[in-house]
Parts: sequence; C-alpha cells; structure tokens
Amino acid sequence: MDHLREIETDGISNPREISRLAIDIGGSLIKLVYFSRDSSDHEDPLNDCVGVSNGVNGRLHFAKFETTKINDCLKFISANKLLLGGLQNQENPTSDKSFIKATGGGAYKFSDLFKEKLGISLEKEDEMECLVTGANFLLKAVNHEAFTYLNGQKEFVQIDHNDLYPYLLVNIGSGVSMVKVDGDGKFERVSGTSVGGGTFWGLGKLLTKCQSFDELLELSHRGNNRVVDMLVGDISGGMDYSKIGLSSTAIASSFGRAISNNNELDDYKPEDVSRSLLRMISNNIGQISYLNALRFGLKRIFFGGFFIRGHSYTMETISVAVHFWSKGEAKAMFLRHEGFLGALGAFMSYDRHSLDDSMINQSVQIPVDASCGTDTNCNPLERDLNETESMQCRVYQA
Ligand SMILES: Nc1ncnc2c1ncn2[C@@H]1O[C@H](COP(=O)(O)OP(=O)(O)OP(=O)(O)O)[C@@H](O)[C@H]1O
Ligand SMILES: CC(C)(CO)[C@@H](O)C(=O)NCCC(=O)O
Repeated sequence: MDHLREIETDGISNPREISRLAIDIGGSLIKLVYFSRDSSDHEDPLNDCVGVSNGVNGRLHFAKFETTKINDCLKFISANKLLLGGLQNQENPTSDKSFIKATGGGAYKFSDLFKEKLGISLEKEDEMECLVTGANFLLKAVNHEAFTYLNGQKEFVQIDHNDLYPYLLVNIGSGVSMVKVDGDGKFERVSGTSVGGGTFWGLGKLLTKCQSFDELLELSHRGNNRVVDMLVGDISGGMDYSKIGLSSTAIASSFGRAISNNNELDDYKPEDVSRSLLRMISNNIGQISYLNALRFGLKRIFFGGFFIRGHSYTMETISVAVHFWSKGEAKAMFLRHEGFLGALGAFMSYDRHSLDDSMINQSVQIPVDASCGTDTNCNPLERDLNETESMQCRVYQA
C-alpha cells in the first residue's frame, strides 16, 4: 500500500509556512522534525522577516517512516514542500535551501539518494551529540516530558534544571547506545548492546510471522511468557532461592521452557513468544543500563528510542529491572518524545539555542500523519503520543 498518497497536510499548504527540516535516518526508522510557522505570524509585519529579536511562532512537527520505505519519506518531504520557504529562504535564498541537517547512519548511506531525488545535500551531524542535544532540550524545555513507570502508574517527573547532570541516556533503537551525559555537549558513549529494538522486531518477525512491529507489540499484550520461559520455581520444584534473592516466579532462563519437551515452534502461541521476547530484551537492557549507571555512580537513567513506543509492558520490565538490580537506588525514566531525540538534536544544530526553552508549551493537535496516511482503520487518537503531537514553540535565527 502506498500509504502516503493522500497525507493530511494539517493545513500546511503554503510553502512559506514550512521551514527547517531535520532528519535522523536510523537502521529501522527515519525520523523527521520540522517547523511550521503560525499563519497568524504573517500578519505581524515585525515577525514577517526572520532575524527579528522576538523570533517566529510556530509548531514543531514529528513524523516517522520505516527506513526500508525511504521512498515514501522522500515523497512526503516533496508532497508537503518541506524543503521550501520559511526562515531559510528569506535569510539566505540560495545556500540554505540546498541542504538539510541529518544524523544517524543513514545520513551517509542515503546521501546520494537525497541528492538524486530531491536535489538536496545532507549535512551530517554527529549521532551521539544529536541524541544528547535532543534529550537535554526536551528535559529542560518541555513540561511533562520525563516520567517514571512502575506498577502500571505513570508519574511525570519535575526536572530541576540545576540538578539534571550527570545522567545516563539509554537510546534503544535498532541497537542500544548508553551515553553518560555531564552537560550540554559534554558526554561520553560508555557502552552499548546489539540486543535492542532491531533484535525484538527481527527475531519476533521470524518467530511469529508478524507483518508489522505494531502487530508484534499487540501480540505481546495478550501473551503469557511463563509458557516459554523457565522460572526459578520450575527448576527448584516451587521453592524460592531466597538466599540469593530470587523468588520462585523469577525468570531463571528466558525461553528455557522450550527445551523441556519435544515442542516445535508451531506448538507455541505467537503471543506467548512475543511476550517472552519483549521481556527478555527489555530486562537485559534494564540490567546493562543499571550496571553502567553503577559504573559511574549515576542515579538517573533516561530511556529513549522507538523500541519503547510508550508501551507499558516494556517500560514496566525496564523499570523493574533497574529497581531490582539497584535495590531501589537508581531510577528509570522515560521520555514522551522518546524516538525523536536525534532528529531534534539535528534540528537544533542549524543554529544552537535557536529554540527558546522558555517559550515551549505543549498542546496536542491532530498531526501531519506520516504513518497512517489513507489507512481508514487508523484512529489518530489511539496512537502513541509522539505521533499525535506537535508542539508550540518559537524559533530564533542567529
Ligand atoms: N513502526 C515501526 N516499525 C519498525 N520498528 C519500529 C516501529 N515502531 C517502533 N519500532 C522499534 O523501534 C526500533 C527503532 O528505533 P529507533 O528509530 O529509535 O532506532 P533507529 O534510529 O532506527 O536505530 P539505530 O539508531 O540503531 O540506527 C525498531 O528496531 C523497533 O524495535
Ligand atoms: C550503531 C548504532 C550507534 C547506530 O545508531 C546503534 O545501532 C548502536 O548503538 N548499536 C549497538 C552497538 C554496540 O554497542 O554493540
């Protein structure tokens, strides 16, 4: 299905209203962040030229595509005229139009394709730096960005700007990067693991024959991992291993039950397999994150990346792992714009400090819908927050 044929344009039909597109091309997903100027701003002659001290009001929009469908992304950029008009044109009509800020490995891999299809160069920005810039920006500028998730309860965390650093940023994309963040632009990638979102999606696809990531996640809701996982109690005949801190219901061996009989894959329900896989990967990431936090004495771990997808079981598993291993000392926190850290960082690299932190406030609106398009079964209000949101902001140009 060409799901981009009739994309809603959210009223953004005038190219003058769009400017500043940045892109993060990852192993699994492409993320776009772009700014659209409020139409009311046009009537204000003071705001009609860029560079005025009070900047330009507008909204930041978020969209994503599967990397394997990069042509849809190119069509989306072209159909919505994301490369035209707005701030860049007025300030510097020739040069700004010919490049966009880009990060992620795909910024290198697909550079020629963007040049060939859109006539545009990708100006590469460092991937880890973009992740950190995006995370710092969100944590400082956006209310209700970070939250904890334990026992089915989401609790927003008030971030004290003066007490944000140091923290561990764990970005769960296709693979996982763990970055110790000490300040704006001060960071070190301290660890990573190849067992990440790509592993869940790839292995899950092979094991369950699911056709989409959402289908695999949906399956996990209904599954029971105990059918597949070997519990401590399975080994010990129901006894706790209390001396070493393991209850009888703790997982002793993920997927370990599959060895105990002659079952084939077809004998297991895809939902049980999906749940076990999701738990195994989330738990493992939670544990490695905790160990790295311990290495550097960090108490706060922020998790980003699109693997999370605001999914309760994923967040609960990661939180429990961090809580369990740190004996309650370290805290797992999640971000509402989890998957857009890198793209936001690239966006901000046009002109550092171009977004006024204090001016950000959020209001939900029906989005420019990149992921649903003409799919009439798709209710935008049921999708996760980061796809149904754009945020009010003010952009400054140096
Ligand atoms: N609609 C989707 N299609 C495919 N994967 C999805 C989808 N939604 C969430 N995911 C999950 O998100 C992961 C990708 O997350 P993200 O976009 O943050 O990383 P990436 O930039 O593609 O990866 P990397 O940084 O490692 O190159 C996928 O591997 C998968 O687990
Ligand atoms: C290779 C990147 C950085 C690309 O985003 C990411 O997929 C990753 O961090 N992978 C984990 C690699 C490792 O540290 O083992």
